[in-house]
Amino acid sequence: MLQPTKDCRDRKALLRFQRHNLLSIRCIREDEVGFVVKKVSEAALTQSPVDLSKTFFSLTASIICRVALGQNFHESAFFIDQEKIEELVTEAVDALGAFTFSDFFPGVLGRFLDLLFQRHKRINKVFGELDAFYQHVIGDHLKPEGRKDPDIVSMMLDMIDEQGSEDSFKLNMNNVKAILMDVFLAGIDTSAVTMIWAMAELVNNPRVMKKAQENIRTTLGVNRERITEDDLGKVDYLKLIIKETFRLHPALPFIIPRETMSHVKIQGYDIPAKTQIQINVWTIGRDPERWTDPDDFKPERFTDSSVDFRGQHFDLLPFGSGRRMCPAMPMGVANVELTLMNLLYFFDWGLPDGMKVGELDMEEAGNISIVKKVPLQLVPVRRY
Ligand code: HEM
Repeated sequence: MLQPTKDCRDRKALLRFQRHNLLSIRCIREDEVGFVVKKVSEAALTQSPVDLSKTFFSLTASIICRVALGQNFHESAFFIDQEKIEELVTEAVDALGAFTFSDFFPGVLGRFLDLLFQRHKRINKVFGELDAFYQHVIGDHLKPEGRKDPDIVSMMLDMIDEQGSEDSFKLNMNNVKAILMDVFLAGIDTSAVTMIWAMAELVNNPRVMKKAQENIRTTLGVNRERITEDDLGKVDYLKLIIKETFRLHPALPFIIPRETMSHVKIQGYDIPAKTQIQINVWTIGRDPERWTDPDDFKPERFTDSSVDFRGQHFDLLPFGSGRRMCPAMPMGVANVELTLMNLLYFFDWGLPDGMKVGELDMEEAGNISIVKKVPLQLVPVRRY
């Protein structure tokens, strides 16, 4: 059975896909965000609350299923439905973040205790189901006519077909499954979680919400029918809002653990070789020694600031840093920016059930990624 791997060959294949298929990802994303606008417009007709937590998870799952598998759930049925895929991904992320003894007692003792208390039972079960899912998808792509769309699976199978016997780097079926595992586990909830927190902070901070909407509507002009990727990057205030959301709500509070290759001394502390290092970007983002009023949502703090999230400023690391930083940062940022721009241009947003500003429950939950514990329900009013 496939275990999660972190092989740099997987990473190279993903980067190759990113460079060559940005255009097709753009069409998919515009299409899927268009479906969300349509669905929210229907709710606006009856002034019904929309579960934005669910909406954003389904949106990012749809984008990933189309980009990775070529599967469009709006057009055709599949052997597994989209909700089941979302359920498997959520369970896998939870199981990966659950307590194991070997995290604290590396070596034989930890492994023995995990075996004794069956700590890996849950993870093995869900990874087994995901493995069967990937196997089925690969099988479909190997059939004649199975590779008509330029999706990630087709691209990797083409790479396998093209490789020669002399090539030093060879992709195999386990690499294909490992990349799918990476894309599904890292690509769905990270963008969704960021959008949920951004909308929650905006509705909790009406001044920022109003300024954002005015900025977007003035910049893009009135009565537009569609907001597309040509509009990305045009609204400076939205960029500040996204940065501020990354600071207060990094999707992954701890980036992927690192291991020291040799003895190092940091601020007077001796760290021996082969020590696992956990980097808590959530705490760094709220550190009062680095940020003024760290708990307040103030996008203006980034006006005229050179601090950004591309891994060079260690005060703000929502995508990590260095060789293992997120390889899909442009895709993640575009998902968030395009969706927020559409939702803030076309709709005004209110709290449901007579709830007042400041009463929204902002409690966090989760282990690997931090989600909003209570789903975000908001009432839309269509503006254009
Ligand atoms: C706003 C959206 C996103 C955020 C905040 C985010 C954040 C992160 C972070 C913090 C890491 C760990 C980096 C490190 O330890 O230095 C990571 C890794 C990764 N992300 Fe993203 N990500 C996002 C979107 C995506 C998307 C859309 C995909 C795929 C389509 C993706 C694929 C990956 C992969 C494959 C890795 C593992 C890289 C490795 O192990 O070398 N991410 N991401």
